[in-house]
Amino acid sequence: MSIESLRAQIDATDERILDLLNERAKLALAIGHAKKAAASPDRPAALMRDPERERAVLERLTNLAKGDFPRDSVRAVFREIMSGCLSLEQPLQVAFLGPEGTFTQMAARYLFGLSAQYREAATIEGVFDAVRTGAAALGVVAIENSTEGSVTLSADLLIDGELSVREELVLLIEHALLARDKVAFSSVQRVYSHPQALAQCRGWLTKNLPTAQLVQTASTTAAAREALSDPAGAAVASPLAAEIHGLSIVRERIQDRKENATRFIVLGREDAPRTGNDRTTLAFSVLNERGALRRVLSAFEDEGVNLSRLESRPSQEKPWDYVFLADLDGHRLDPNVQRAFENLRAHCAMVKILGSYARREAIRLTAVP
Ligand SMILES: O=C(O)C(=O)C[C@]1(C(=O)O)C=C[C@@H](O)C=C1
Repeated sequence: MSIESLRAQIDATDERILDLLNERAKLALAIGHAKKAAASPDRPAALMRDPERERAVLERLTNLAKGDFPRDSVRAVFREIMSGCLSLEQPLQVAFLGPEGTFTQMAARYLFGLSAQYREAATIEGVFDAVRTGAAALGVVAIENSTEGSVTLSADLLIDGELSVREELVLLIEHALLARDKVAFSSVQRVYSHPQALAQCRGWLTKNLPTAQLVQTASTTAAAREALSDPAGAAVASPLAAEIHGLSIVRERIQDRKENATRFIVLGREDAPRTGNDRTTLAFSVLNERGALRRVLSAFEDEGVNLSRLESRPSQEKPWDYVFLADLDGHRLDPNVQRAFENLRAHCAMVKILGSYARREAIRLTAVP
């Protein structure tokens, strides 16, 4: 068959897809109206978005994807379809820690698609403030990195604030070497990046660019900007930064530890319903007496609740007082978790549940979302 006639068939197929998209948009709009009608003053339809439904739709369709169309692309396409459908009714406002091109933006785009309205915040406090004041419905910040540990500012603002963790996303972070053109290594004299990104690629840089000067920048995005104006410069940043700044990817996956993951959380004004495979984040402070922490840990153990993370943060109220930040497997509405909390309260000066949300596996982004 000729290319012309194959293209004619593609055109006809595209038109059918478009018709189906319009049909789908009408259905999504009808759901939006039904949600508005069901809203009450104490439960405003602030979040028309239903992350659990989106997740179920994406999971169902990627499992169904057995044809020639790539599975990852099925997810990406339907992510955008839902993002577009949602924006018809009420564009979702999402705050994220900028600048553009950072891994946080990649996480946000993966979760919410291109039709969400993104508000770039200059600081982690800015993200929390945007959600607290209602300027954004949701906010995305990093909470921990598998190499560097906790993002302490996010942890402290979460402990002391009134926002909840609504979702999590663990991204396997991959760094790339970016430059203005696909330059030869020998012509790179300076490599720009954020100190953490440089540290995560130190071995690779020493081996492949032993004579290049390493120049620290405030963010990987700032590094990309430097590389753009320096013909003998390159940046360590995400592939997304290459797209945003019009840089070429000289080499992908240059981080020394292949399993370098960052965990992001989505902040909201309420947490998520139970799915059966959930995680709960909480803060507590123990009484200053012998065995207090052990009794707290027993409260979880007695109910068969697994703690997946426990770290202590200095209390904001009194020097040398500590608050523990913990993640546990289960939802705050699970009966054993509820019993563990009751027990916990008997042994703690303070217990604060910071949100229950669906657990997610770590993912590697194979394409810029
Ligand atoms: O099912 C819903 O609740 C919808 O609003 C429809 C829809 C979709 O496009 O499939 C859109 C937004 C929601 O976040 C989830 C799903």
